[in-house]
Amino acid sequence: MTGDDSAGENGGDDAAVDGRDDADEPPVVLKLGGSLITEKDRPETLDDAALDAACDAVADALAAGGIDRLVVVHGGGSFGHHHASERGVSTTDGTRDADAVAAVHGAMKRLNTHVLERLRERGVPAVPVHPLSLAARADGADGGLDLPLGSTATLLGEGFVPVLHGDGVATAGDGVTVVSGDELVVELASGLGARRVGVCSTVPGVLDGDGTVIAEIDAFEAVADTLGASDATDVSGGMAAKVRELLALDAPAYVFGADGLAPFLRGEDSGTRID
Ligand SMILES: Nc1ncnc2c1ncn2[C@@H]1O[C@H](COP(=O)(O)OP(=O)(O)OP(=O)(O)O)[C@@H](O)[C@H]1O
Ligand SMILES: C=C(C)CCOP(=O)(O)O
Repeated sequence: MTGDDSAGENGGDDAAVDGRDDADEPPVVLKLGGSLITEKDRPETLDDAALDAACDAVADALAAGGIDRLVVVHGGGSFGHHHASERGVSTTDGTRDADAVAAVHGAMKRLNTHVLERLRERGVPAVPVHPLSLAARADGADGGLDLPLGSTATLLGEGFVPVLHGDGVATAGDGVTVVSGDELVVELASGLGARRVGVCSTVPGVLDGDGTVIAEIDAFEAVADTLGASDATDVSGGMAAKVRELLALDAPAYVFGADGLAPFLRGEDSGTRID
């Protein structure tokens, strides 16, 4: 995975981890949006071409040696969101029905298994980290997210690529709510001291009112109207929340589409820079 011990040499089932000597290298955190890697309108359906292209880009970047440590997060797309909405579970509405929790978590684990397999096929030493088993909202659905990072940090130190995903999360007073991949990205980036953060989705960046990609955002007020003006309320709220949270990070963050993934992983500016 480093320049000398390329993950690209570890093909097929032989994805392996080499000795590490860069214990303090800050990681790159990358989110693969659920709307990118799945067909959002068809329950539990992958977008095979998009997922393959994204995994190719990750494998190529690790093999090229520009990134020593990488954490991947993926969203729910037509896996988690489908089951969550069927059961009435969201980031704010919890459930105490164990079958509902199993349905949402099970779907996310199936998607996670697909992502892991495709990364490992390309020699990326990807391993799962399931947030339901780790995280909590100890102060209820309106409170913050507590995400212990010991396992992710240790896996990184041992040369793995941890792959987390949107999931169910234990929530005091509300049973189990949904934790989004975006929330996980923010916790991981701040807790691990990420050097760069990338959010890869179906849009080429944060768009202004004319549909043009905004090159750089350094204050929420400057784009609040644009984000608020987007058509679907929940989705525009999602992009607004993404931007607001990414602005709060120390590390530069980028929002980009499929074509922006390879440039981002090469260390170039890509899509919209949020800093
Ligand atoms: N100003 C904006 N610029 C760009 N996208 C916007 C804007 N306002 C709203 N959006 C919407 O935000 C979406 C991207 O965020 P969304 O959270 O839906 O994607 P994702 O992270 O790929 O999916 P998932 O939540 O399943 O992981 C775009 O598809 C677009 O419809
Ligand atoms: C719906 C579930 C379980 C995951 C949501 O994660 P997101 O797609 O990143 O918002």
